[in-house]
Amino acid sequence: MTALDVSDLGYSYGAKRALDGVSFTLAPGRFTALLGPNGAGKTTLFSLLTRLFVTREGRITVAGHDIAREPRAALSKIGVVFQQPTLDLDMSVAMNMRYFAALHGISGREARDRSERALAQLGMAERAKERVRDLNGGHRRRMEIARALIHDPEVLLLDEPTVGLDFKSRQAIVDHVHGLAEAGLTVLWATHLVDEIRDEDDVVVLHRGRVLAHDRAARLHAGRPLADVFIEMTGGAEVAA
Ligand SMILES: Nc1ncnc2c1ncn2[C@@H]1O[C@H](COP(=O)(O)OP(=O)(O)OP(=O)(O)O)[C@@H](O)[C@H]1O
Repeated sequence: MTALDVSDLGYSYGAKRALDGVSFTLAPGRFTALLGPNGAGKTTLFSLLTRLFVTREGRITVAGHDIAREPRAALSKIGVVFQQPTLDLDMSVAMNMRYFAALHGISGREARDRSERALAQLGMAERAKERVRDLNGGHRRRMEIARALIHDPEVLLLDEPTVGLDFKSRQAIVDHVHGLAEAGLTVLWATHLVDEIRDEDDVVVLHRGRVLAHDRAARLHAGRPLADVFIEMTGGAEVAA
């Protein structure tokens, strides 16, 4: 079974066509970068994948569940980290985790165990008692990723999760999330930064609402700088190295 299947998806904001005939399939346990310059349609796609938006054009299936026909079952298999942080700064890390667990109907000992496990996966176990306000930007993001894992999803969606972070914090997050994929999680990582992509990753190139390519990164760049290949593909649209 595929982890995520997107088939012929379309979406418009009034006359503005944001997504057009978008199709791709993610196999379980793969790290896939959704690479596109600003305005490519990444956030619109994430809004459809998380059912913030609905569309009549096309189909989304998560772990075999059609998101339009079985939204609860499909969404229970998805963990999501949005571009804008959504943490309560005055609660501790552990309280944030438990609050989020409660939203998924998980409480008591199970919530505590899951919280500890998820924080450990992101190298955040020793920060459980700290107030989120006292964490640096990188640790806040890692906490949000841990929080997205609390209900044990099969697919993790991250929309430009390293925006605004320094290089070291970005690298730590990129490493942790690759580790999650190696442990079996299916990851879709939206970015416009090619240095976050490894040769063994899959890449979906999105530009002006259309998929231009879907392949292993090493095959796409064929030994050339990845940034050059994307600039060529997107006709000079800006892609950061
Ligand atoms: N609410 C809206 N109304 C009209 N057009 C919109 C709206 N939101 C997005 N768009 C347009 O739809 C297209 C896709 O936008 P989207 O935000 O999905 O791209 P993106 O790849 O996430 O870009 P970014 O990296 O800048 O967030 C863009 O041309 C954008 O201007």
